[in-house]
Order: sequence, then structure tokens, then C-alpha cells
Amino acid sequence: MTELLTAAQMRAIEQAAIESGETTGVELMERAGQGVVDAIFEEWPELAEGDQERGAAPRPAASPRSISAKMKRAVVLCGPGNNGGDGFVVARLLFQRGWAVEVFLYGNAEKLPSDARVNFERWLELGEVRALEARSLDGYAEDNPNTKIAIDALFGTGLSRPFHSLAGVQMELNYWEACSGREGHGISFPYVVAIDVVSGICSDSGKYLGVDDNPYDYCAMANLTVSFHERKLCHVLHHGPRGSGQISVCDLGLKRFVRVPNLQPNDRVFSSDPSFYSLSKFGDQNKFGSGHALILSGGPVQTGAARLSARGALRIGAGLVTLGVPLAAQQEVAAQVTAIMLKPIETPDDLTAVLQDSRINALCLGPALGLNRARRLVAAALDAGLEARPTVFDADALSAFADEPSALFEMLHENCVLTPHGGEFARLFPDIAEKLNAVPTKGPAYSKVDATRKAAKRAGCVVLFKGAATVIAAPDGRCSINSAHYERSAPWLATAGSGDVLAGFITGLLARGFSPMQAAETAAWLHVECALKFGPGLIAEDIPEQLPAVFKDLGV
Ligand SMILES: NC(=O)C1=CN([C@@H]2O[C@H](COP(=O)(O)OP(=O)(O)OC[C@H]3O[C@@H](n4cnc5c(N)ncnc54)[C@H](OP(=O)(O)O)[C@@H]3O)[C@@H](O)[C@H]2O)[C@@H](O)CC1
Ligand SMILES: Nc1ncnc2c1ncn2[C@@H]1O[C@H](COP(=O)(O)OP(=O)(O)O)[C@@H](O)[C@H]1O
Ligand SMILES: [K+]
Repeated sequence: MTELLTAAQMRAIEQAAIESGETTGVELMERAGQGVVDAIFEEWPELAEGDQERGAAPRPAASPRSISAKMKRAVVLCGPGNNGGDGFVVARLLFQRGWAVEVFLYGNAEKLPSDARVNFERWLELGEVRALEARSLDGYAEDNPNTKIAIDALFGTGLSRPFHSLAGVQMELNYWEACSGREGHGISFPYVVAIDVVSGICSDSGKYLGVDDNPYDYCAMANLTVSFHERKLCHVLHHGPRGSGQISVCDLGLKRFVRVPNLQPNDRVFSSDPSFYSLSKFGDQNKFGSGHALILSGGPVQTGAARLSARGALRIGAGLVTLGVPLAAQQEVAAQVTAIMLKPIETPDDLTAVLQDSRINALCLGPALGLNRARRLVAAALDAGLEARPTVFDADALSAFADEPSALFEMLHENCVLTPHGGEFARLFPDIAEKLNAVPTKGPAYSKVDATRKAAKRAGCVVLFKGAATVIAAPDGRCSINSAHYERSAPWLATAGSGDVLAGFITGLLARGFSPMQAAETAAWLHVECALKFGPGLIAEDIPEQLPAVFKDLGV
């Protein structure tokens, strides 16, 4: 598991490192700038070809007269804080490799923080700094056709309010990001490289501050973002992944400062990669050793969703899986399943009776259950037999309580898992959803992490809030994110029935004895792995069928 940091956590780590006396802010800034340059040449090795170190040449070498049209050119946009300071370092390092470098500053040089100021002064020994204005980049790529790289060093983790004053610049970066790497009419557009965070995005939420609609047409975007120490939350949340392009993480040598006192375990957020060891089966256990999952089905012609869940639960390793089916749908389900068993469950009393079997150690309610049937069965599910039986609530089992969410929350216990998508989340937690969906006016903005943690606390159980970034939180604040972005991008998972399979995966792992948090995290991660294994054309039925190959790759 890797950690995903908030801006405050990153600052605390930096501060602890500086206070230890082992490093200084200027040294960290130098490592940061070097890391950005290294990441650029790792991403585009062809850009490094033919570079000739010219060292710290005196100022005249950078004057316009000495810049030949053939020189590779970079334009560096520096902002008023330390992100801008990193930009000055990058400018110097590229210059020392023989590049023509043009530097713009947004803000007042006199007010730069001290470390940034040091690097501003160092740059001034090599070249000029022009004031960045709204139209500074208009026509720039066309007029300077050898511009290979644009560095976005305007704002990083310190963005505190909406940033609209350079709309023209942001739109130009957006356009360059879209056109870079493609030749058209003799013009090649530069790659946009964001230092730490794409300017305009709040680093804790991944939202563009002050933006309420589609930001993809007019906000700054990058082809590559170089994050320091670890990824920040914005790199996996909301608009962040699209805005960031690719992510490269630059090690600043701060690993041993992660455990600074103000970072409580339950304030931290991790990526949800599971421990694969826990997925293996060992010894001579019989099938009951891997648990028995019961999944409740809807009525006639509404049984497909529960069957998908059941298939998922069985493939992920539950020893036995039974579908609880109303009488009228028995024939339909029986004709479709083999290893999965059937039990007639029509009424709450039927469910109560079935649940007297304490070997049924995990339960799933929701997929196409029907709102009325869900409402009637939930109370029985939570009341019967085994105390605090691990139970997944999905789809209709959530929506059935839209008019009175508190009635559901009062019944839940710590072994429950709720798996809402955005719509279901808004039905159960309307106030939280409203806050999450409001236009953010200042940073740090309310994030999906904040929302899911709050929901888990209110519900008193694990909440898995679905999406390309699936956020999983427990009532005590533990939180992880399963990010289907970058090399794990899995857009084909957005297909009918995919959530039903996920509910089945979680139920199967609960049956195998995983804790609710561990089951949710592991299931979400495997769900994406299955989609990646299959690739384009994926439909929900395919997802469970990828598990054997995924397990094999993992050495399970
Ligand atoms: N932590 C580490 O270990 C390391 C961090 N490093 C680097 O430092 C970066 C963080 O630096 P930072 O804290 O100075 O913040 P940054 O993003 O440069 O901006 C802050 C400035 O912007 C201003 N401002 C804000 N919003 C604004 C707006 N809308 N419009 C106009 N102004 C606005 C804000 O003003 P204020 O809110 O105070 O009024 C303040 O002046 C980090 O991302 C990384 O690149 C590396 O050097 C190496 C190690
Ligand atoms: N763009 C995406 N990339 C990766 N996964 C996605 C994306 N969109 C949705 N998902 C995942 O697909 C599943 C969809 O679930 P859900 O919305 O409940 O669909 P259904 O009700 O049809 O099963 C969730 O696990 C969600 O996290
Ligand atoms: K930036």
C-alpha cells in the first residue's frame, strides 16, 4: 500500500525533515527540480538527445541573440510560492543542458518565499524573468516552433482560492496538452509538465477551484505531473487524474519522516492494493472452511443481478454460494446456475429461518432486489441468527431507505458494508453529497475522502463509494482509494452489472473471513484487475471469469 497525501501532511513531513537539521528547504527544492528534469527525460528520452552541458554560463549566453532557432526551448511559468521556486530550479537545470529557456513569473518577485527567492536570484544570473500576463502565451508555440516543454510551476499544494486571472494561459496549456506530440502545419506543440499539482487543482480534493462544469475545455492540463515524495490525493480524485496526464513520483529522500507525530494512522489515506498472501487457500480445509455466502435475488426477470453477484462470490473463493430466490423465480434461476445453490426465500420469515444456519456467514442484499422486497428483507437480515453477520448492502437495499436513511443506519452494525454509487450515495447521505457537489470556492475543498469518511461514521460501518476512484472508509477514519487511473485505467468497468459483481466479490471475501474493510479494499482492487486482464469489450459476465488468471499472475 502506498500513501496518498494531503497538502498539510506533505508540509508536516517537509517541516520535520528541515527541523531535524538533516536537510534544508533549498536542498529539497534542488532535489525537486532535479526530479522534474529527470522525469521529463525518462518520459521523453528523445528530448535528451544531443544535449550538451554548458554549465552555469554567464548571463549573456541566455540573451536572445545567443539563442539559435535550432536550440530546444522550454518555457517555464513560475508562481508566487515554492512551486514557482521549483520552476526556477528546472529552468536553471535545462539551461545548463544547453536549452533555450524562457521564464515567466506570476506575482511579485519581492514577495517570493525565501527558498524560491534564492532560486529566482540564481536564475537571474543566467537569464531574464518576464511578467506572466493573461495573454503572454498567445501564439507562443507558433512563434517558437522548437518549444519542447512547458513547465507549469504556478501553483502546487498551496493553491488556496480559485485561480481565474490567467484564463488565457490556462487555456493555452490546455490546448498544448491536447496537441502535444502531434505535428500539424509545421507546428509541434510542447509537452506540458506540471510540478507537483496541475495549477488550478486543489491538492486535497482533485477539484478545480471555482469551477462548476466541465473543466476539460479551459482549465490547465498536463501531459505529465511530477509529484514529490508520494502522490497527493488530487492525483487520484475527481478531475485530478485527467488534469495530471501521467504521474511520476520523485523521491525527495524524506521516507523516514513519514511518521511525524501529527499523522495519526486513521488520518492517513492509502491506495487499496491488497496483501495477496491473504487470498491464497491453504491446508486441508473443506468447503465450509471458506464460508457460505447467501445472496438474495429479485423476482422473475429480475434475477440476473443477483446471479452476477453469486458468480463473483463463488469465483473469489467462498466455499459455497446460495441464492435466496422467491418462488416465482425458482425455475428461471435454476435454469441458469449449476455450482450455485438455491433456497426459496419469499418473506422475512423465510429469511430468518434460513439464517438460523450459522454456517451462512456472509450475506448480500440489493442487486435488483426490488425496493419493496429490499425494505421488507433488510430488517430480517440484520436481526437473524448469527450476531453481526457480515452483510453487504448494495443497490435497492440502499435506495429502499431513501425516504428515511436513519432507519437503515439504526439497524446496521460494524460488520456491514455499504456500496453506493454516486446516485445511491446522494439518496442515503443527501447533505454530504450536496457538500461534495458544491462548487469549491477555497482550498482545501471538501473531497470524496471527506465525504466517504463522514458517511462511514454516520452509518457506523464500512462505506465503499464507487467510481473510477472508489473510496473506502471505516467509521474510525481508516480510508483507502482504489484508483482506476493511469496504468490501471479501466473505463470498460462502467458497464451494466459490474457493480453487482463487485458486491459479490465483497460478499465472497467476507465469507472467507476477511474483515469488512479488507474485503472491500481487496474486492475493489481485484475488480479493476479483472477488467484490465480482459480489456476492451468487457461486460459484467466476463469480470468473475478473469479471476483465475488474475490469481495465477499474483501467485495466489
Ligand atoms: N512540501 C515539500 O516538501 C516541498 C515542496 N515543494 C514545492 O512547494 C510547493 C508548495 O509551496 P507553497 O506552499 O509555497 O505553495 P504554492 O502552491 O507554491 O503557492 C502558494 C502561493 O500562492 C498563493 N496563492 C494561492 N492561491 C492563489 C490564487 N488563486 N491566486 C493567486 N495566488 C494564490 C499563496 O498566497 P496566499 O494564499 O498565502 O495568499 C502563496 O503565495 C509544492 O507544491 C512543491 O512544488 C518543493 O520545493 C520541495 C519540497
Ligand atoms: N470510469 C470508470 N473506471 C473504472 N471503474 C469504473 C468507472 N465507472 C464505474 N466504475 C466501476 O464500475 C462499477 C459500476 O457499478 P454500479 O454503478 O453499481 O453499476 P451497476 O449497478 O450497473 O452494477 C463500480 O465498481 C465502479 O467503481
Ligand atoms: K504546478
